[in-house]
This record gives sequence, structure tokens and C-alpha cells, in this order.
Amino acid sequence: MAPFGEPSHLGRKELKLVVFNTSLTGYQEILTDPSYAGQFVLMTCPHIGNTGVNFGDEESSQCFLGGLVIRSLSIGTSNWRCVESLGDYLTKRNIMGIYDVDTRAITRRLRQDGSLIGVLSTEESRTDGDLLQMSRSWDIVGVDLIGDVSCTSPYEWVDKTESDWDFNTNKRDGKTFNVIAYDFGIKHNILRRLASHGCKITVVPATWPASETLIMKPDGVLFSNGPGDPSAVPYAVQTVKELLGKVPVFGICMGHQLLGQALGGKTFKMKFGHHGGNHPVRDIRSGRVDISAQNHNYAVDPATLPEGVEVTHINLNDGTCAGLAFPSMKIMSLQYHPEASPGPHDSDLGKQYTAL
Ligand SMILES: NC(=O)CC[C@H](N)C(=O)O
Repeated sequence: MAPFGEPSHLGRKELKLVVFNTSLTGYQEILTDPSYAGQFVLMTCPHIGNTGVNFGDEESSQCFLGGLVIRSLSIGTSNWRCVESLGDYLTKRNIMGIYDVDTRAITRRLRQDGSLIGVLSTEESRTDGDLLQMSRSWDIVGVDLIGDVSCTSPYEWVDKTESDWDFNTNKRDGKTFNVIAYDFGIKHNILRRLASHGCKITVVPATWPASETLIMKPDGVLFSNGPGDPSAVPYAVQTVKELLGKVPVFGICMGHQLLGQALGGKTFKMKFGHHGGNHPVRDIRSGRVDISAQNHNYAVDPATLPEGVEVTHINLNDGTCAGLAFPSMKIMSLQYHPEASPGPHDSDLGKQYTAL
């Protein structure tokens, strides 16, 4: 096994939840997705790094994940957008990476036993016993990870999807909707897709009071994706509760889980979660199946939801809840990523929020 970008990693160790991601492309978007904070991401695709890294595919300004685990690191890069190799990129951001790992064996173990806490260390004197001991000293359950990834003050977002990449030509005309987006670790493509569909967006920190949001008189509020255990952030659930029924709301991933809790439901930790760009999801109302991008370790237990809340989408791999709606209160949410990035465009965001 070999580390990437060794010098800056000397004396480093990280303890994180190990998850496997089945996306074939999009490692840069995965590296910069703030929802991966607290995790090592193991790519099941065996060959990573061949397109290098570019300026346009960042999903946030930083890499928040603990490290990248791969089978084989491409020895060269070949892409017209490439500005840097993957190894150099990780070294500059002081993110640990390791290659020549039997990723297939680890994935089989995680599927069998469930996600596990792993240790990545450059301290060669550590024995296997030390590493095992360390792995038992940390857990992702019950830890507030959104505090570290949220913005600290409100800002306006204006960037749309670049015209070269915008696949959705079926745009809505008319009124500009003012949207307040709660940043629990928001991915840029959620903001780009909303802007492309004609929204004026104000991004606010995770701790932004509901009363301030209501003063801003938004047409809708978005609760974003974000890392970690939704039960560890009761302040965010409280904010969601205070907004329900007063303004149309839409939740994505962590936002969906917080909405589930705010409605009185419970969330639970899944065996090994869903991470990848190939998850089939059925919209129960239309029967339509979308192939979707997913990244989550927790899910809403539909049996705990009160009457009136509809399960609108299910994940066809394991039957878990993939979307909720409460039409009379103008609430809808998705457990997966309609904005994709990386992933298929079947569930483009515009289609979802205009239904509100
Ligand atoms: N992408 C996300 O928002 C992740 C949601 C949640 N924190 C989980 O891991 O289940």
C-alpha cells in the first residue's frame, strides 16, 4: 500500500467511518462534498485520478472528508480541463490518500458487517493492536459535524450551471422565487441548479434563527445536505420545526432527515449506507424510476411518521424511504441528490421544487 503526497502527511493519523462509493466518475465532486466529513471514502471503481482535477468541479471550497482509499492511482492525467494531478491536489489540501489497497475485499467486509471505523496513520511505529485500540476510541454516532462545515454568515449565491453543461432546457418562466438555503454543508450544485431555474438565493448558516428567516419573507426554504448524525443536531431540528407550515420547505438528504425528525419521525443508522451514482428510486405517485446520486448513512423510519406525511419515493435496492411530502403544509424532501454532481440527471432539482 502506498500513501499519496507523503511529505505533508508525516505524523498524521485520522479516525473516520469507512464508506464505499460506487460512482464510476466524479471523484473531485466526492472529495469536495461536505457531507463526507467524518468519513474515509473508498472508491469501488478500481482506477482513479485519470482525469486529474479541474477548477469547475468543486462542490465546496474545501475537502472535509478524512481521506481517500483507492485500488489504483492513475500514473498520468489526460483531460482538457485538468489543472492538477489528484495526488498534488490532495497534498496541497493536506488530505490523506492511500492506493494499492484491496478495495474489493474491504467493500465485501463493509457490506457484510456494516460500515466500520477505520484508522489511517503515517506513524509506522504503531502496532496493529494500537490501531485497533484507536479505532474503538471514536464514533460518528451522536457527533455534530455540521458545525464545522456550515458557513458563518449569510451570503447571496448567483452562479448558474454553465451553459455548456446545462442539460435542462425546459425552464420555468415568470416570477423569481426568493429562496433561503440553510447551509448544513451545502453542495454548490444545489445552488447552481436553483439559480439556473430562476431562484434568487440567500445562503444562511446552520444556526440562523427561524425568526430571522421569516422576517426575510422567502417564497421557500431549502434545508441542505450535510454530514453526520441528524439526531446530534437538535438545534437544526428545532429551526425546521419553527418554519413548518409557515413557508414552503424542501429538504435534501440531511435536510430530509431533519424534516423527518421535525415532523415527529425518527432516523436510524443504516448498515453501510448509500454512496454512489447508480441507485434506482421509484416515485410512488407516478411510478417513474430515476437512477439517482446518493450519499447517506442515516435514513428516516417511515413507520414513525405521523398521519398525513406521505412517503413519495423509495430506494429500490433496499426499500428504504427516499422522499417525503406533506402537501397541506407545502413540505417535500428527498433522501438522495436531485442536483447530482456527480451522478445522473434524471431527478433534476427544478422538476422537484416547482411541484411545491
Ligand atoms: N449527504 C447528506 O446530506 C448526508 C446525510 C446524513 N448526514 C447521512 O450521512 O445520512
